[in-house]
Amino acid sequence: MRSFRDDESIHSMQSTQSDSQVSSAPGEKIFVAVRLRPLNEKEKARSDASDWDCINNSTVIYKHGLPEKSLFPSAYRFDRVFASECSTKQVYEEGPKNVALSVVSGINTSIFAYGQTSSGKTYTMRGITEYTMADIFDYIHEHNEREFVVKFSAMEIYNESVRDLLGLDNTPLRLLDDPERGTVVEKLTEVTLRDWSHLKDLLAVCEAERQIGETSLNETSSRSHQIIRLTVESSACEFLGAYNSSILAASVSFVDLAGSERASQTLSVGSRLKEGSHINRSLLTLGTVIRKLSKSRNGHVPFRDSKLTRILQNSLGGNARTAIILMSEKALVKQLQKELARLENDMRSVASVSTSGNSDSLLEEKERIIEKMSLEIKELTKQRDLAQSRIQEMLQSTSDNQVSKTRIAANYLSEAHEKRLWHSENSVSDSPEVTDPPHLNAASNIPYRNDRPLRHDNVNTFPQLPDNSEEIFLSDGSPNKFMDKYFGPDLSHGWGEIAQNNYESSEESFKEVRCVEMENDKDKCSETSSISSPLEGDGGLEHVLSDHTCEALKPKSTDMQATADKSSVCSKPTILSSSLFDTAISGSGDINILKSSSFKEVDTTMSEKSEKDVIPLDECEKGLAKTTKEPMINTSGGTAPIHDFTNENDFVGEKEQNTQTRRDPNSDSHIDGAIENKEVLKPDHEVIYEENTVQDTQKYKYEVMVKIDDGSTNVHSPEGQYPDWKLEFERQRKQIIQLWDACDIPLVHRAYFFLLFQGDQSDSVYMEVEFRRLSFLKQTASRGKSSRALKRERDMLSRQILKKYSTKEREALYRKWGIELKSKQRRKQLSRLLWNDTQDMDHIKESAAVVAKLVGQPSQAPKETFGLSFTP
Ligand SMILES: Nc1ncnc2c1ncn2[C@@H]1O[C@H](COP(=O)(O)OP(=O)(O)OP(=O)(O)O)[C@@H](O)[C@H]1O
Repeated sequence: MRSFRDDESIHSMQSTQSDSQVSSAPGEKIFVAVRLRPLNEKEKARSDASDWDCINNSTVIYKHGLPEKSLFPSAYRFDRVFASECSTKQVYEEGPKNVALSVVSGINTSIFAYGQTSSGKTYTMRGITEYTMADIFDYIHEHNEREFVVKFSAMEIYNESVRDLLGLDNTPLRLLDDPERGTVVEKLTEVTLRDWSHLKDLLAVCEAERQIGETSLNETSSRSHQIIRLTVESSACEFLGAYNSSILAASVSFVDLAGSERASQTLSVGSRLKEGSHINRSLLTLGTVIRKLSKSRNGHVPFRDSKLTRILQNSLGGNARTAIILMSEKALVKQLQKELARLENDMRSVASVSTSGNSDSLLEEKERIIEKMSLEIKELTKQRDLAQSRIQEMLQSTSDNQVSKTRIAANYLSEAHEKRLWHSENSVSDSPEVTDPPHLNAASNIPYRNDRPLRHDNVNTFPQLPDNSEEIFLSDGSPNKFMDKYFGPDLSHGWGEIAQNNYESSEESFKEVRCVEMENDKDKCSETSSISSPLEGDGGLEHVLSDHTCEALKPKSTDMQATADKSSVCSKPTILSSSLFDTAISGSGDINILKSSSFKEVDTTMSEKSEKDVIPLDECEKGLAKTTKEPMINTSGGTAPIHDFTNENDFVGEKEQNTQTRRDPNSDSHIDGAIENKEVLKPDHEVIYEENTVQDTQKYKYEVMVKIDDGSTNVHSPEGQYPDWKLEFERQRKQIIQLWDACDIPLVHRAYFFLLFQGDQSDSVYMEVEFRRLSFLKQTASRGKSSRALKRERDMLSRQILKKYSTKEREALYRKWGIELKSKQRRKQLSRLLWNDTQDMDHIKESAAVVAKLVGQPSQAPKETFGLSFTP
């Protein structure tokens, strides 16, 4: 209401009002009066006598005296006291009248009646309301230079719920915080008063509607706080309708508080007891608020601690004026005395607790917790910022990437030639050199990289969703952001960085690598070490190469020597970087990366002769150990890399397998044939490498062969095409789908990945990274946590169904998914069905489409966010 007032006019009117009419104590905002009720018939019949006497207009004394040592005084002074013979009219005139009539001057006011049950609050307040209204009507009548509107509303607060006494139903009303008007009661009925009889009718309705109950002290005790509010709006007639006319508005609240008696006094039980506790609590808050308002203008006033004070905040705080009428009868005094004694006791015990050492330690403990939480918040903020900047970088780099990659690859290739990186034509080795293929081994190397932050915690955990994740999920149009935030960094994060780091490292390595003849174990190891030397200081790759690789190689190098004698071998480890891989795919270089199963001879030799270096299956399955073989790539013919996904058990770890060659049923025969027939192969330059590293109990076995083809010879197919990339792609995708299921990968991620990668040849790197990440996750992630996250994601998706599908579409959807149209929780049922059959590609396609529809279009997610980002 205050917001409607013109501030200047308020001030001027206020001062006029204060000078002439307002209370006898100018400046005092709270007026407190006491009214003594006359003895009622019952009390007279019992020959009760009043305990109090008014000795003058402002002092009451306790008639029977108190023991000398009593803490309580026997005389009390108020703004005004009214003896039992005073009429309500007199009480009004000499008491709250001035306060009440401030409303016509634009000042919010409130008048409270406080006292024990049956002390006469309702009786007094009814009279005061009527007298006030009569005076307001008179005032309006006398001031015809202004146009007035008086509105009437009434509510009660019963058990802390607000009810409209003029409303049609009993629905509790909500309190809303309006920036301009403060707390407002939503949907409260407000009636414009017509005349006197209208007012009487409304008061009668309120009386009839109010909650009453029988207590031991009052047969019709009011069990709620009642607030009758009159709002007076006025504007000067001469400005009526003018653009700059201002409306003066204020309200006066007549608050008939519920009985202040204590539960024990009214022998309360059950609902009466509950009422009593609500009443007492809100009265306590009111007391605190009034005390704080009367003491100082500054400091916190706990208006919000109860609905009563919240609703009355405008009528109590600020420039508002208040009159309180304390209703008195003899029981009240005893009650007050007891209350005071109790409060004093409470205060004493609080004081003693606060000085005890126990509270000190509690305080310390709390401070410690706060400090810890602050640190955690800081740390989390840091992590979030870091993640965000990574996303930025990655997206930034995406646009330049293709060009850069091509250029780098071209540079790299020419450099490689110059430095005789590649072996001569007949150097297809039976004894492949072993080294660490950085990008491909990026994931598996993670735990080694003790000089860098470990990434595995980023890739294998799914953080718990916050409670509000749904809103963020729903409000944020970008699925990537959502996934980044709530399901941890996507594969491109962290992995991308590792790939980037490794790319940089490997680029250096390439420069240093020389092709040498492998003479013996020692040489090999020393050569290997020498490769790593340029990386000294990096610590990561160096560590892998010098320590693990050499150690791992020792036992088998004798065997390798034999074959090395027969044929020249590229004894230098060649590091195949992601960028090279990627470039190969993009077709800028004449590279064939030969699938290692082609080199089964090599592999078998290795496996047989160096058994202890080969990871037994059970060990593989226990830890991170993994045997993979690189695919064959022939970019000269525009083919894509093919990953050997043949053995699904390698991913899902269900069955036993040997760590030797896994055959691709589609390609092995072809490749085997190619390998066996070296005449056909005739690679110009070929690099073979294999890595066997031991990482605590987790081991890897890895091999890749790289061939640089002059383009004239195609090792894979005479047509220059890989026989069936599409088929290979489908097989890879199926396995990824199974891994998604095994790792409880978020459905949003699956859907986007599925929809974005449709078999384009350039997708192969992404496929591979996804596969590796999932294999890693499969072995390390905590299933329980991620499956809970998945369940929550399904729930969130189910809630989106209503928004994204029309009723008709929904019905069609349910039918399609075999959900009974009349069954319960259809949306949830549907969300549970999504992605639940990893074998059925039609089902997967449908699931991806539904998820994409629920969260937005996949075009919003650039492919790069799923794969590696190579920034030079
Ligand atoms: N000043 C008075 N003169 C004559 N009768 C009175 C006076 N005050 C109260 N009464 C009578 O005392 C009885 C109790 O009064 P009332 O209902 O107003 O008490 P109350 O404080 O509102 O009680 P509760 O809190 O239980 O609602 C009523 O019958 C009322 O008419």
